[in-house]
Amino acid sequence: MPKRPITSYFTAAPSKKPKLSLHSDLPPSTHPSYPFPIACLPPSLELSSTKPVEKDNNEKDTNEKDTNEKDTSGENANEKDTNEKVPNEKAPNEAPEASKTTNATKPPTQEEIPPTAITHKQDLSILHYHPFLHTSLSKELFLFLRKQLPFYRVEYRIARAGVETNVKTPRYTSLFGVDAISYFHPHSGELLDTKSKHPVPPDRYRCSPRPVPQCVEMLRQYVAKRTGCSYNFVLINYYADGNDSISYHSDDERFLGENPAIASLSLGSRRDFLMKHKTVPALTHTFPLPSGDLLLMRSTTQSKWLHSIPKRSSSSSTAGDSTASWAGGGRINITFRNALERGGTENYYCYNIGSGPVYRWDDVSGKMVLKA
Ligand SMILES: O=C(O)CCC(=O)C(=O)O
Ligand SMILES: [Fe+2]
Repeated sequence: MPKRPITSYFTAAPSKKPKLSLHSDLPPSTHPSYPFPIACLPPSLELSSTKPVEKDNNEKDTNEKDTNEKDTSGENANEKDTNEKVPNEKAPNEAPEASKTTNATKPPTQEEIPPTAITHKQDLSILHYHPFLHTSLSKELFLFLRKQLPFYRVEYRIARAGVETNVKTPRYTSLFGVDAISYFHPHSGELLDTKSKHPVPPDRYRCSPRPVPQCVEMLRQYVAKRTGCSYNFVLINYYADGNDSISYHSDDERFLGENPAIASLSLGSRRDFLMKHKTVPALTHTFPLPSGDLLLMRSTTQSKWLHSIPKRSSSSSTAGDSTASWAGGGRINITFRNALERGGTENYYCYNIGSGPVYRWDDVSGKMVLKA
């Protein structure tokens, strides 16, 4: 099918809200573990891009901390001096990539913008791709994924100080993938053992692992290529508004191996990503992440630091954020991880899918609704 420009997918409707065409020539991805078929990426969302990155004048340069924010730590002082641009820096296990140069007379494409290395704070090693996807692509992807993916509002019980407590996850979550000891047959979707290539024993997992659907798989492959790391899990968070959050934690589970590389892509409304050192309280760092940014967390970032997305007030939520009009305060975060052991699969499906009902985005009411 010939490529169509993004604009051809919008009708000249009287409504100011653009309507995204979900048309793709490919049939939707299906699997017995999916609650409904998941559409394939429309051609307008082709990820690899030669399009120059547009500069949105309404948006502040979010590489720097919002000056309205209280900064008691002095954490961002001299960041411009200490953060380096690292064209073609190699992450662990990274495949060699052709070197790219930026033509000074032409705005760079998203693939030509080198990430910034945040390595000047003790035990912290992050590559910040600002942006990873250009704004219009991140917008289309946000609208597409919010509409097409199944989401959950997981509740679980844990013992806190010896008392059984019910925890309600304060955001929507979704998940695809399986750990390294198993894989899905690319055509039948059957779960196979990595070593023997035979079907996995039925008691290997208590959950039903889900293969990555085409629309997310395209993204997984693209992120793997640009970050030089491999990932077998895709975890998706949807923060509906400033009330949704994730509290301080680190993704340092044993099943991810030592010093895991985790890529984290932001789509939609800007939210602050807060970090603090586990044992040196004065050490903190804040990324105000706009749509299209990606953080590649590496080395001791998980073992030594915590991160969170705090709740925020609705007034602070839209200030200076031009995505507010199309994201309506919503934000999708996608993390790409590599789990080495069976325990990763059990853990991730338990906490990101759970056993509750499925939600799906509804364009009419403009919110997630329970699927009957
Ligand atoms: O939403 C984010 O940027 C962070 C999500 C996160 O930390 C996680 O899912 O483990
Ligand atoms: Fe995390």
